[in-house]
Amino acid sequence: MYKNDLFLRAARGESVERPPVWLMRQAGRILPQYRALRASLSGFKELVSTPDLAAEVTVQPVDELGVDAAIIFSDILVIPEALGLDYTMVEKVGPRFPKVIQSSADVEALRPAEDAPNHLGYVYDALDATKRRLENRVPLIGFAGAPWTIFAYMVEGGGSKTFSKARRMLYREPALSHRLLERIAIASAAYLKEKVRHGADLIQLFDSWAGVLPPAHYQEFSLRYIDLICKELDETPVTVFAKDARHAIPAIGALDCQVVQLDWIADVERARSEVRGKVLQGNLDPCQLYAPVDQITAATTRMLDKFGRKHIANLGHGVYPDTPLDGVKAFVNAVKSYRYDR
Ligand SMILES: Cc1c2[nH]c(c1CCC(=O)O)Cc1[nH]c(c(CCC(=O)O)c1C)Cc1[nH]c(c(CCC(=O)O)c1C)Cc1[nH]c(c(C)c1CCC(=O)O)C2
Repeated sequence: MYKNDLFLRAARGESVERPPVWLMRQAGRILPQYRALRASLSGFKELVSTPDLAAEVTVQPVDELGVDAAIIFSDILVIPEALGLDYTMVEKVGPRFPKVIQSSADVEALRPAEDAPNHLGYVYDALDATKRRLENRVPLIGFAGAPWTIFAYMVEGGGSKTFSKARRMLYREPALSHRLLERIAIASAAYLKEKVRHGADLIQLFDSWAGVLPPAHYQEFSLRYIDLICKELDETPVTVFAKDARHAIPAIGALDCQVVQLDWIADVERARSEVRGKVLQGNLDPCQLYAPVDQITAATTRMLDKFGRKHIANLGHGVYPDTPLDGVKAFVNAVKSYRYDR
């Protein structure tokens, strides 16, 4: 079905000749084509909500870098927006929610979970347009934030070092917290199923703020809802990324998911022993790509040796926007010239 299906074969745990490679945040400011298009627009949200432009940007890294998968250009924050909580993307600051969730009345005022996915037609249109432009060259990844990370933005109102307002709610209003998390999870599962119907081949769940929760809270307020989404997506492979939550790796390994993404702090050998039979994705330090090209090549090869088979090459978090393009290409090319049977 695809001219290059290495990524999907590897995600299914099949034997492949080399690991596939892509980068989280590959569609973005590292590419001059992206910066040029972005500069001609009113802002990030215009790009996200215009299907043809989102598709163009999604395909740019496939053309420019030769990665083995595309990831749909969008954002995790489209879910709170579809639930009725608008955000603005402030240049050099990040997302801001003018209204936040503080009470039971705020939760009840949101759109019903079942209705939210109907407000995301522009994402499905972007997937359709991307599939046309890709012409079956590589598979397409769909994604969403994990419910806890979305909850954190909806309660906190933006980024935060501690997410103390969001965590406070878990202690003060556990039942209300569960109601909101459940609403996010049900909306996200329906949204992701629709993405699959529009051609997403694999779904990645980003739990970017997993690391602020103590283990017991992670179990109760995050994993439970990731599990719900994985079960809803039964036939589709899922990748779970719980950033900065190394305690959670064994539990994620036990979920109904196929791939576990590791951050750059995670120890590969330890993760291997904790996650049996699953595919691991990651985990080069994004800052490694600021090094000279020969060092990037050597470090990438060392990483691939360490992971061995059942691995999808990636960074340990999204590529930083000011990473030199030559560094990104050195990483991709080092993976593409690697062979397991050397
Ligand atoms: C936490 C989170 C967000 N968004 C996302 C996460 C989870 C991954 C992670 O932990 O980084 C996920 C995301 N956001 C974006 C993608 C696109 C696909 C890809 O290439 O990976 C993906 C997968 C585009 C984007 N999302 C955003 C940009 C930059 C906007 C611009 O071009 O001006 C892009 C390309 C904006 C965004 N979106 C978000 C923040 C905090 C910011 C501001 C910080 C920043 O600028 O990077 C929320």
